[in-house]
Amino acid sequence: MDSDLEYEDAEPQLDNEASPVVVNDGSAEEPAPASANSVVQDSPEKEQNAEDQAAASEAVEDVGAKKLTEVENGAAAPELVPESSNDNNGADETTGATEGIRHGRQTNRAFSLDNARRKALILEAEGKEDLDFSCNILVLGKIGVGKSATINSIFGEEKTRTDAFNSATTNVREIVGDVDGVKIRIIDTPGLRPNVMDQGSNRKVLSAVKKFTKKCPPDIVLYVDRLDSLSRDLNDLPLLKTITAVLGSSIWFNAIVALTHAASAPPEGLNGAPMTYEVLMAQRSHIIQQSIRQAAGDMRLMNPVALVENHPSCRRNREGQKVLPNGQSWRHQMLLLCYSSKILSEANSLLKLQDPNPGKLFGFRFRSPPLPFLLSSLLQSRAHPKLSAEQGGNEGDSDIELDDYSDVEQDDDEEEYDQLPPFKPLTKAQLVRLTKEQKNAYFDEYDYRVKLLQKKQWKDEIRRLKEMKKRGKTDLDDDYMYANITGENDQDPPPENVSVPLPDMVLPPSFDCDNPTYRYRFLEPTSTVLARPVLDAHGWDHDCGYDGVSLEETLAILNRFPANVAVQVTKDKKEFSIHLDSSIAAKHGDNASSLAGFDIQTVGRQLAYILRGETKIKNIKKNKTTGGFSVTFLGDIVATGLKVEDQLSLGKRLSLVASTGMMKAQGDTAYGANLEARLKDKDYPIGQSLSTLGLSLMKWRRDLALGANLQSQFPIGRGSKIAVRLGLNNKLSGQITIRTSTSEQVQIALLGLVPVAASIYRSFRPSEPSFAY
Ligand SMILES: Nc1nc2c(ncn2[C@@H]2O[C@H](COP(=O)(O)OP(=O)(O)OP(=O)(O)O)[C@@H](O)[C@H]2O)c(=O)[nH]1
Repeated sequence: MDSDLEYEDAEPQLDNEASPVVVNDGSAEEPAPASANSVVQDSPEKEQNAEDQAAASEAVEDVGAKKLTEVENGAAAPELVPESSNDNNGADETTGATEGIRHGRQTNRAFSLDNARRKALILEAEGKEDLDFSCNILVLGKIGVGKSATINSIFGEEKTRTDAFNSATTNVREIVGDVDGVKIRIIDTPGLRPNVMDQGSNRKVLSAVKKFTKKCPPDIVLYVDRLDSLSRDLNDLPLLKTITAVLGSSIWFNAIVALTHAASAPPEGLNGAPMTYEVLMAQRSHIIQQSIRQAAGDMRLMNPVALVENHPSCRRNREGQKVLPNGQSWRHQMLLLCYSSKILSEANSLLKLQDPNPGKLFGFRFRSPPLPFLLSSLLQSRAHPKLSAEQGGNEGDSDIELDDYSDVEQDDDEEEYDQLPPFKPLTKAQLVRLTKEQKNAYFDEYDYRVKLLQKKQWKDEIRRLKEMKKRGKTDLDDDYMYANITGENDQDPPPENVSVPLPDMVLPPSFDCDNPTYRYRFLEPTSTVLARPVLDAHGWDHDCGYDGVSLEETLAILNRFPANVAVQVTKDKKEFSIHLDSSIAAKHGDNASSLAGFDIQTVGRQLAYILRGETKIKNIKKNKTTGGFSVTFLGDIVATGLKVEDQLSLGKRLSLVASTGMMKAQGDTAYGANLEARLKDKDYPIGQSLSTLGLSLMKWRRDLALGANLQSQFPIGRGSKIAVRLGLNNKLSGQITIRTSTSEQVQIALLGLVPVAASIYRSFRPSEPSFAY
């Protein structure tokens, strides 16, 4: 291993996906699943951890070698006479080794226990100076699990009383002794109770433990439980949470789980047959480790597990040491684990790793702010909130965009619909009697007229809004009321806000009668707050899948400033996430508007608080320029970002949006740029065809992510539509999706049977090459 540890320069890899918008879940620990719209960032922490752990292992090899052998060989002094000499004492050696790692002096050497033992034998045979190594161990655990018995086993003599029926340890006490030349100080504690109701008394015990540990801080925490208790769920979580609440979550960073009764016959499993030893051990270890992770609130913790058997008639090896059913001497292994953990912890603090929790042992931390994720969210183009018609605004695109339709009045085909000859729709019975050509001609005429009517209605609406804008809403309303009263009303009444039922939820790809989507429909909301359940699309089969709720509200603050608040909260057994998006806008004359926003987002396991602001100015008729900034507070990290965006309309159909920006935190900077071109139907939104091409570029540290994304939807014939989506990135991975929907061609729906038929065929002929659908 090359131990040139430049922690600040850890180089996380950007893994790219084609995308105009670079998205990341922001977790520095858990990379987000890649999607067509995402650039996923590998965890810098993963690489860092591996490097740190390996580096620290080397420190242990050097420093711990001597003690490891003492433990392995009992107190017996080896007969070897050394050729080399080393006068360093333990502390100097620890410092030297760890300093060596820090300055990159370590050479490539594989860690091996044999090497360590050999080196330790030499050092011991020298025998000039003892290492003066000691270890303070705090023993915690439920009542009667074998804490005191384990302590007695460690010392090899009865140092503390055990009791099979009553609580044997009633107060916190210290037991000191010498184990194979190592000074061990153990803090024995009264047993804790797992019931929720007993947490008050646990708290008292733990407060006493806390007082004691202030005087004598433990190097290692031994959390004792029984291997043979058949608990499959997280029953002990209340107890573990109480321990965390009183002693702090750092108590778990140097904790080792000790499982007693390790030589007992495994109990019966759920199916009535006895479990195998390995299954039992894996199951118990997993449950306890998982509970500790939850209690500590750190899902990366992986506390080592040591097996213990205290029964006096436990099988022994030739050296007289108690052994487990697998033949291993558990006491040496457990002590080895304790000593190496302590040394590793010391090495860690000497290396001064960037660790917010000093002394943290089993999960080295390195937090790097997810700059690409923050930058991509800053670069997203945002529509400024508008006042709705009821709020005194002119509904829809009120501030600048209305002018985009300035040519509405000059359109030649404006009156086309009114000039059409009368048309009488045919009944079904009449339609049946038509020939195929007549039918086609009839439907062509019908579609043409529908399109012209929609166009006319849309233009009327635009004209009305422009009129309102010109004269002010109140004037218009007064005129309208006056006209009504005097009977001179020759205008259409302003269309009322038609309430539209909420669209149905996305249906799952295959039918499942348990899925609530098939059973419930949403009612139209009557209040201004729009509340909807959020479906988790990646849920389990037959799972309800609704783990979240989203709320949206549009407000007019002081009747002048339009504001939007949208919050989505998702919570399941394991995770909680919140996404709040709030903005308020203010107009400056006709050609500029500003927006201020406050967002809260779950990034990894932290909450990010984002303050942002931007101003949009319409500098020439078809061009809008936006300048914006954001300040993100993520734990103790503050990331600041800037962006510039330009929106340009080229004719009626083509629009371009280009944005560029940077995000900075802790001396680290990410740069990004997005370009989006949008080609609309001539009659958009009446005509539905729309194509979007997006390009994105993100540079962070030495990684460059480039993505391209093309989306296009267009109608074919009367009742069919095709949507194509294509994504590609600079690592040449991507995705193509083609979606066709039709209300006419049954034969297209039948194409869906092809994959089914193919998979049936494959199940009969497994040797045939397979195809991916
Ligand atoms: N067979 C077997 N029995 C054990 C083992 N460890 C402890 N025991 C027995 O379990 C009973 C309780 O052990 P203790 O050491 O008193 O348990 P404790 O956790 O210290 O109990 P409190 O101090 O009361 O909380 C005693 O009868 C021990 O002999 C083990 O590994 N195997």
